[in-house]
Amino acid sequence: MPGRHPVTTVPSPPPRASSAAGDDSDIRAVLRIPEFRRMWIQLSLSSLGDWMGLLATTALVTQLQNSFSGQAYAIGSLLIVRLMPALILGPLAGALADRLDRRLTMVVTDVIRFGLFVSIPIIGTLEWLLIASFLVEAVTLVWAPAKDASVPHLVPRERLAAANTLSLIMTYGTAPLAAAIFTMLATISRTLGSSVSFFRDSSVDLALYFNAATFLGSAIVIWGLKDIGRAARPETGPEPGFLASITEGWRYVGQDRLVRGLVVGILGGFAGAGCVIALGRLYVGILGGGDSAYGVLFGAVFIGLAGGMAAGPKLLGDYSRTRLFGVCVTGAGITLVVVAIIPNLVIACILVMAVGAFAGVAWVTGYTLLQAEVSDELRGRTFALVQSLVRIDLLVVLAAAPALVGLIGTHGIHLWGDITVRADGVTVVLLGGGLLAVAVGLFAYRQMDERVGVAVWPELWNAMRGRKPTPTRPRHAGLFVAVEGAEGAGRSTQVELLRSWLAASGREVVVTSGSGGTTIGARLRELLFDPSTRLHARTEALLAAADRAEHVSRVIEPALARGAIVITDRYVDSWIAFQCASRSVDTAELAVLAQWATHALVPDLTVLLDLPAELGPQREPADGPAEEAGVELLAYRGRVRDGFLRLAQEEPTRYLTVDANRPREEIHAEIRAVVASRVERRAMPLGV
Ligand SMILES: Nc1ncnc2c1ncn2[C@@H]1O[C@H](COP(=O)(O)OP(=O)(O)OP(=O)(O)O)[C@@H](O)[C@H]1O
Ligand SMILES: Cc1cn([C@H]2C[C@H](O)[C@@H](COP(=O)(O)O)O2)c(=O)[nH]c1=O
Repeated sequence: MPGRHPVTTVPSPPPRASSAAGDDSDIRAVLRIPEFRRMWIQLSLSSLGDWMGLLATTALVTQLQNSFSGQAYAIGSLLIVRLMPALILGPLAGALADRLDRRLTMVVTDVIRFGLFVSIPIIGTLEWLLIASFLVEAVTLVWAPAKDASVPHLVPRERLAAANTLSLIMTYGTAPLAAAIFTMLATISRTLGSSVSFFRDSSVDLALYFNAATFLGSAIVIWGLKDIGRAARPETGPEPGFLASITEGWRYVGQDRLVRGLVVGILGGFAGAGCVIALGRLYVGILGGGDSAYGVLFGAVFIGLAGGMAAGPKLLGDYSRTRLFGVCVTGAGITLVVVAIIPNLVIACILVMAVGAFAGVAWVTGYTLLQAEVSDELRGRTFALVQSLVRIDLLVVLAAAPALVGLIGTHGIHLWGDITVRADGVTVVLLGGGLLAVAVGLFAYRQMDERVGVAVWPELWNAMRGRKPTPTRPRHAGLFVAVEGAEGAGRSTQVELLRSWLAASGREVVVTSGSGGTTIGARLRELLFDPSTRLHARTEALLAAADRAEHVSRVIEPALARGAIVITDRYVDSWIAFQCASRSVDTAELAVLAQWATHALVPDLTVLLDLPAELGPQREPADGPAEEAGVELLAYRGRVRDGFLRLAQEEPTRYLTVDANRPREEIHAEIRAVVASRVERRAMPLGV
């Protein structure tokens, strides 16, 4: 299938964000390039200006409106006008930036942004604020591709990944600084407002002037970068238009489970983030805070975001990236739900930091996975689709969230006595956003998880302690069925019935034995069953492991790779159940050994024929009379049975536990139905 990199027979570790993003030495090397360093400083200033602009303009619209609903609508309008240029002018601005001198483009657009931000507090109307915000975004659209195209002029190709990491850190890392400066300026304005009329008019004017100044500073820095000029020729083909990018990438995104999960997760994450951005100021107001508190809350989100992006991938080591993405989106959603209902601003600030951290890890992970998992010929279209969808997503959320808040208004549900529960629009919409993120995170997890059968939390805990993940196997083309049960449970009978039913389909069916199933295995089994050897329990376990390793690598794996249906009479579960019943061995330790020996090959289905301990021996064996079991033997058989049942309970989806004290055909019909559904799930036509 085109699209994803093919999964071969050897399990490859999940891509590590650090390797995709460039390691520490790369980053140091990039920063040693003087031109790039200056560019980096310029980008920091511009990003700082962007965040300050967002904070200051959002705060300003609330000051320009008196009613709660009016403020909500005004914030919604502001955020929409900030997103509109990307939808309308995106391709045009990209083409323009490729035709103009890039250094000049950046300098001119920075000066225009300076002028626009200075004009906002001077004109001081909501209408101009909206128009100026639209123009700032339109100009930024020309500036951004000029910047992106300039980086390869300054940085060697092999260091581009590290340069991009630095760009990402800078883009988000300046947000907390912007929030801190905004909070400081708002506090200064309020303090001086009583004595100096300039500060009385608007507490955010100073922030807007500061913001304007960052763009002027950026223009001065960029003017000094003489190496950046006009593009010699376009580095990539023209970007598909908005609609074209959707149709081109849609089919692929719809077909591939991993990419589908990623895209849905990213959209859900942005929807949650959009709720926080759109409602942050109103939320702070409900909890009794002002502009300063808004700055702190906003900063907390981005401290968490930057922390998550920078530290998350390192902290989580080799934890499965496909799992991590869904886990983090779900975690962000759960935390957002708590934020929505928490009545305390300080706790809310701490929690939004956690929301930011989850989102940061998810963003880096998702971005890296898209780069690593989507094949080169589809990557551009996939990214284009993701970017288009993210914009639509944000537009809808940013328009809908404040509008919904305005519609719902401010309410409280009186329960009893003094107890009233908040039911205002902000709480309800934030709660809904959080629940949506949880649903989307779980969906992404289910779509993307390639480690089915490996428990989530122990693996996460191990990764945080720096332990390697247990290896999982690639999907194979065949079907692997194990039949387990104590002596005389009817395994041979059911294996044969299953074999003849499956063989009628024309598929290759391989029947094998999980103990002594190879030439070497048979010799090992002889040793194991020879009472004169008097083996130590660990020696016994290692010999049994060698028997299983030989069996899996010589018989089962090659058959599965050919696409055969493999039925094994006994597998590692028998080994664990018998060894733990007869010797004092730790089941968990044996399971680790078994997993290593079998190359982590787990059956698609394990049929456990369950029979009460006293019934097995009563059944007439094919080669002799039924034996009379003593008390000790019965107790041992009871332990074996309990061992099997415990294993089955631990993995109910893999096991089919069958009451074996029934007629052969009845048991066979039950097994056949489940095998048929497993075959169907693997899309293996049986023709029977
Ligand atoms: N459902 C059943 N009801 C009654 N007897 C059965 C049933 N299934 C099998 N048997 C009989 O029980 C005996 C043991 O059956 P089978 O050899 O299939 O079991 P097994 O689990 O493979 O035994 P072992 O552990 O000895 O290899 C045979 O004589 C068989 O005919
Ligand atoms: C696989 C296995 C078996 N045993 C015991 C169970 C029976 O009593 C005998 C014969 O087993 P068979 O596979 O049904 O021929 O051996 C055991 O003790 N440990 C094992 O791993």
